[in-house]
Amino acid sequence: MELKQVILRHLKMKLLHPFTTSVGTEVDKDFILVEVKSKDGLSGWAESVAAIDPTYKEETVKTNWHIMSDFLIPLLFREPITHPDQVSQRFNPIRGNYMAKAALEGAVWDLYAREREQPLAKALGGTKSRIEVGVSVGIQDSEEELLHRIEKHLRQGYKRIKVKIRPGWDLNILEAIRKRFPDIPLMADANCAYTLKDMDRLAALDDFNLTMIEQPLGFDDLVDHAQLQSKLKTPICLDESIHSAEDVRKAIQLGSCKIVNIKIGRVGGLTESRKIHDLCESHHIPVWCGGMVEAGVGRAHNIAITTLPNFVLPGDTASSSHYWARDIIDPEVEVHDGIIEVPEKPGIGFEPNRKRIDELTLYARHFNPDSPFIA
Ligand SMILES: O=C(O)CCC(=O)c1ccccc1C(=O)O
Ligand SMILES: [Mg+2]
Repeated sequence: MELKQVILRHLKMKLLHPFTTSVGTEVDKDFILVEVKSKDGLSGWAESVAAIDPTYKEETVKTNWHIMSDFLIPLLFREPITHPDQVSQRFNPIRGNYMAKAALEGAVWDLYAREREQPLAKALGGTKSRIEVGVSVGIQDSEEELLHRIEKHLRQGYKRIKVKIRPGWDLNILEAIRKRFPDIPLMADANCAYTLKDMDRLAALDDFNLTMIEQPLGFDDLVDHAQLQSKLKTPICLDESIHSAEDVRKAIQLGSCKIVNIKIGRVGGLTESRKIHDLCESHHIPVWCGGMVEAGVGRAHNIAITTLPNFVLPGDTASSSHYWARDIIDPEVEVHDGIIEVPEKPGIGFEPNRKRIDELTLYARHFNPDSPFIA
């Protein structure tokens, strides 16, 4: 693959419903859409999951723009790429900045698959033709509103419900949910809202037959999670704490979790996601694909990685219409009875809609191999 051009676009999209977690509320989605163009005239696409503010992890739209423009894109242009696995190796001298790296690497993966006229899922070694998905329900204004939303999503057929919790919106709402829906597959995501001082409250979660509790403790912690897991029957799933297969190796060694949430952006790309998948599989640790309220291109990447065999738990990849009045891809992502049919077209299998993308673009920058880079 010889890259001719990289285009970064900053898009802003209105969410149909604000999304509230223990760290804040998202009303609009700002993100960077990456397009890489080859000399043969094909384009590969990916989204960065970095948000406008650094409340989930450190990265933001602006830090991504800087790191991509000044460091990562020049590395991409340095020499031709024969396989997308080389991209993460080439980015290795740059520390951290996982979401920025993942977005560029993902676009190269899409381009690679399109050049080979192969679905991205196949290029990654995926084996499933359909995947199961659940839905993530944010913190609501009232318990009644929460139950109403859950009921609607169950009627739509989603395979599991994930609710966001924080101190004061946890045992009370889980009790209400279990009273109304005693047997549904249910899990809770705390986004780091607790510490070991909350041990009694966290131990009480064992009463609700949850499939897992996601990231109850610190965003960079493995040690306290291990202590908590030793006291809980409910499996702990790590999200924020995991950036690499190396992190997973340490988490397994310490006993910090029994399940891993793989987000392509948080771990630096598809190549690392696959490494984590394989490591977990060899340790009989189930994985699933977490969501970052992606638009369609990011959603398509999530679908592709979820076709690997050890993605055995339903992911967060709900339908486009769950988030957006109109998504940026054609067709939009559809979910029927909690199932997505994996597209068979080349690359991500959905076409970015250039008209829609232009409407949503706040600004764009084109990079060529002879652009004036500062680094
Ligand atoms: O994509 C979705 O539907 C929501 C997924 C979600 O819960 C989430 C969204 C943004 C930031 C963090 C998280 C999380 O999983 O912790
Ligand atoms: Mg999470």
